[in-house]
Amino acid sequence: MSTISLRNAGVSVAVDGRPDPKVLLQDISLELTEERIGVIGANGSGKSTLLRLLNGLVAPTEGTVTVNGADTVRNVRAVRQQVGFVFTDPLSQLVMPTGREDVELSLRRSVRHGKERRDKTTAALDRFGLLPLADQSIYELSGGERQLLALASVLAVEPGVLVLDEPSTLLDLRNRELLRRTLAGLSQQIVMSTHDLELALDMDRVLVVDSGRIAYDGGAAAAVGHYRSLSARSLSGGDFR
Ligand SMILES: Nc1ncnc2c1ncn2[C@@H]1O[C@H](COP(=O)(O)OP(=O)(O)OP(=O)(O)O)[C@@H](O)[C@H]1O
Repeated sequence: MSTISLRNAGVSVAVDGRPDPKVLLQDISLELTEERIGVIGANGSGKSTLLRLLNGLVAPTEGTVTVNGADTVRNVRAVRQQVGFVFTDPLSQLVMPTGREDVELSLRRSVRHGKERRDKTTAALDRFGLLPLADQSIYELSGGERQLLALASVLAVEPGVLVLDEPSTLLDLRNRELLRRTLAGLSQQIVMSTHDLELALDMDRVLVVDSGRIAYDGGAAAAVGHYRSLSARSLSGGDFR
């Protein structure tokens, strides 16, 4: 397994009209070595920002983040080769007109030989039942089909670490189960944010993010319990009055 290390990592951004920077994450120190790591927490708590730190999509403004020793700022290329990132919104990621072309583009660096690349593309699409849709415009696919395609495209290059930002939001029951089984069968280390607490319960370790901090870090059942009580407290504290 890979080792992802965050040392006193924080992210702050300047926001128009605010005198001080907005703090999105603060003082995060973690050593991520488990196979299956979940990230849960309320809307806007900082989950996506935390995931984006892991492959250098967001640079820490405090502290450091490394993947197997490679710094996500100084050595972003080495980090990106190891860490595949699947966005919540597949259209942020799919850049080619069709699924087949998108997967082939993903493979262009790692598989030089044309026939081998085409075969690998077919296998990657077939894994998610996407072959019948391979040559259709990505804009004609349903949201769930696009979400599976984005995952297929990232998985095709077999990254050592797979970071998934809410991968099941658009999926129906059948495809959610397909995703669940596929994730269970992967050899990759997985770091996944989700609002789907059943998916979170499949993880070996779960981080609960609250207002930019790690509020809980431990086993899945206890982490989900902690998150539920945080949410209940926030409701009874009248946050929405
Ligand atoms: N570039 C940015 N500039 C200003 N604020 C930002 C920026 N990126 C994120 N934020 C804010 O940081 C906070 C955390 O956002 P983030 O997307 O990490 O939350 P999240 O936990 O993934 O939320 P959700 O569950 O709704 O997807 C939010 O309040 C968001 O508006």
